[in-house]
Amino acid sequence: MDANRTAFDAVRLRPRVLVDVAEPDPAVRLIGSGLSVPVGVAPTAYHRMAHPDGEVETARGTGVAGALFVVSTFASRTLEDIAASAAGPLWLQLYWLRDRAKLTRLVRRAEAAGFSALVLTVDTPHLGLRRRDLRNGFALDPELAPANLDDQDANLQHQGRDGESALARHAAQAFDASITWADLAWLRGLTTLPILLKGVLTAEDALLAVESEMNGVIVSNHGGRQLDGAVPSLVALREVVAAVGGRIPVLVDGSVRSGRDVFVALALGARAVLVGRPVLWSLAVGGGDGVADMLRLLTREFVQTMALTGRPRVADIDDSAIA
Ligand SMILES: Cc1cc2nc3c(=O)[nH]c(=O)nc-3n(C[C@H](O)[C@H](O)[C@H](O)COP(=O)(O)O)c2cc1C
Ligand SMILES: O=C(O)C(=O)c1ccccc1
Repeated sequence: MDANRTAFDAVRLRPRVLVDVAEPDPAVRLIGSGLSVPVGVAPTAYHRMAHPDGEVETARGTGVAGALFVVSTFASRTLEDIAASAAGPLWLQLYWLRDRAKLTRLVRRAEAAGFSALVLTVDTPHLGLRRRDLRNGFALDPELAPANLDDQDANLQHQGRDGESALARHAAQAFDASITWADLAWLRGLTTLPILLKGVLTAEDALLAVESEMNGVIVSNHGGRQLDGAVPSLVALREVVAAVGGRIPVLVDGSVRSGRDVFVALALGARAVLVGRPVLWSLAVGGGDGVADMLRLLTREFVQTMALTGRPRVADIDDSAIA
């Protein structure tokens, strides 16, 4: 997690001057959707831990800001309720569940509710070793449950036993850790929705994603929550962008905390970024309005960076902007 942040801080910008920057335009198109800014909400589980209305508020605030919302498999509101409150594009993040009938039902519901892409998270065959979750005996509040998994057996509310995380236990029960590149054909055949892979950190895997007819990759080390010591996502971005060679969009997440960071990611070849923890913080502080404020702050900072680097259009942002 620290390395993600350090990688952003290490980048220095090369501003061009005497360019007409009277009206920088931060809008983009991404996988068929128009966005006011190349920013999305990263999938994070259980938004009701941050706000009583959970993902319904996140969807409202994200729509106000004209950004993308990637809803987690572990959302704490139904896909249908989230869609009813969304004013912008929704993608659904999937974990590959052992129960393929359940996975299929999730995809069908997403299609019916108007979700426009799927994001398969591939860096979590098992949950990472999270020592604080173990020490604290992490468990969910009895009021809270995954709203889209109809899991009677999840038992996520088991009472805080030391040395055991309810998340890790549920992941071990529910996730299929045996899937490989060969299994992607099954998912590809299941739906016509675009599919992106989240958690790719190498050129080799990015090439396999292209060969597997995936529609995008999200370069991510899961915010440092999975493999401790993994390469920071901003560093991995360079080799993934080079390997993909423009054939499919490359997104990145991990410690994006300002509009300058959004600019840096785009300069290194990302088409958009996802933001994780700041969404949960702003949701806790201000509900959907808080999320909208946070995303508009990122947008203002991004526009400011476009102006002060002399890159008034998103298409002008390339690696010539980086020292
Ligand atoms: C509390 C929390 C829950 C998360 N849950 C999920 C999840 O359900 N699915 C997923 O693909 N990634 C999940 N992630 C990872 C995020 O999508 C993202 O990759 C990561 O947080 C990096 O961004 P950040 O540094 O902006 O937080 C979670 C991250 C956090 C902090
Ligand atoms: O906590 C996470 O990062 C995550 O991805 C997750 C996985 C399973 C259940 C809840 C969250």
